[in-house]
Amino acid sequence: MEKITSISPEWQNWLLENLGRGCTPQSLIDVMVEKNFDPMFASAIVFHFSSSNNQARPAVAAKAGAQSIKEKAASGGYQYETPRLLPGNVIHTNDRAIHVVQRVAKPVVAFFDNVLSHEECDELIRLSEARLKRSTIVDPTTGKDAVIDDRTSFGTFFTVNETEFIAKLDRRIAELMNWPVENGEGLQILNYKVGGEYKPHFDYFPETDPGSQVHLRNGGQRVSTLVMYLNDVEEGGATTFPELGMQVGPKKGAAVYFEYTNSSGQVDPLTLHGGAPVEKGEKWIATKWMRQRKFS
Ligand SMILES: O=C(O)CCC(=O)C(=O)O
Ligand SMILES: [Fe+2]
Repeated sequence: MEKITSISPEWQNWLLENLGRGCTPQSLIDVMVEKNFDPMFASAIVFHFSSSNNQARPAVAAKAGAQSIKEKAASGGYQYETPRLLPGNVIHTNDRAIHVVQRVAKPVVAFFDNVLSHEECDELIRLSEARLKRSTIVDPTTGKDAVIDDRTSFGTFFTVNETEFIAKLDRRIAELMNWPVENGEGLQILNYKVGGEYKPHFDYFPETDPGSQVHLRNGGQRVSTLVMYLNDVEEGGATTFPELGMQVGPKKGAAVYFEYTNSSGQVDPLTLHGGAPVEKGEKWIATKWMRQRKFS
C-alpha cells in the first residue's frame, strides 16, 4: 500500500494533543509509521509540530518583522538580568572544561569550543542514523526513497537520560547551561542535506500564537538553547542571528548558546536565529532546549 505523505487536520490535532500531554516524539512517530505513514514524513512532521517555532517563516516576513523587533528592543521591552550562564573563560562541568570563546551581552549569546569530543559527535550521528533507519523500513518496491531524498532536513529525538551515553551528555549540557537536567527537552538531532535550511525563528513560543498554549502547558516557556555542531560543514550551514548581523560557522564539537526568557517570563526577540542553507556537504546538529520548569 502507498505510504501516506500528507497530514489531515485530524492527525494534526492528534499530534498537538499528544505532544501537549508530554508523549515523546518518537512514540508518536512509531504510531504514525504503524498507521502507514511514510517514516521520513512522520519524522519530519512530528519534528515540525514539536516546536511551533518550526513554522518556516517566509524570508520576506522575517525581514518585515526585523524593523519592529529592533524598535521593540530599542524601546526597552526586554529586561536583561544576570545571565544564567556563568561568567569566566572556562566553564567546568563534572567531566569537561569548556572554553568560552566569545560572549555577547544583549541578547545573551555565547560560543563554546569542545562541548562534545569528536567521538561523541560521531556516536550521536551513528545513533541517530540507526534510529532513522530503523523507522524507515520502506518496501523497496514503492520507491519512496526518492521522496526522502527531497527532504532537506529531518531529525530524531532522544529522551532525557535515555541511555548512559545520553545521560552523560544531558548532565554536561545542563551544567554548562546552568539549568536543571529535568527542565530540559530531550536532545534533538537534525540533519540537513544540501539546500537544507532552517528559516529565521524564535525558539520560545510566542504567547500570541494559538499553537503556543499547548506547548507552554508542559514545563512552561523555553528559556535557553544550546546548538551543538556534530560535523564540519564544507560550505554554508552557518547559524545566523539576523538582528545581530552575526553568523556562527559550524565546527565539529563546538556550540552556540543563547538565552531569551527572563525571570518574569519576558522573551527577547533579538534572539531571532536560523540555519543558513547547506551549500556543500551536510550538516548535523544536536539541540538542547531548556524550559522554565520541569519538562516531562
Ligand atoms: O541549524 C542551526 O544552525 C540552527 C538550529 C536551530 O535554530 C534550532 O535547532 O532551534
Ligand atoms: Fe532555533
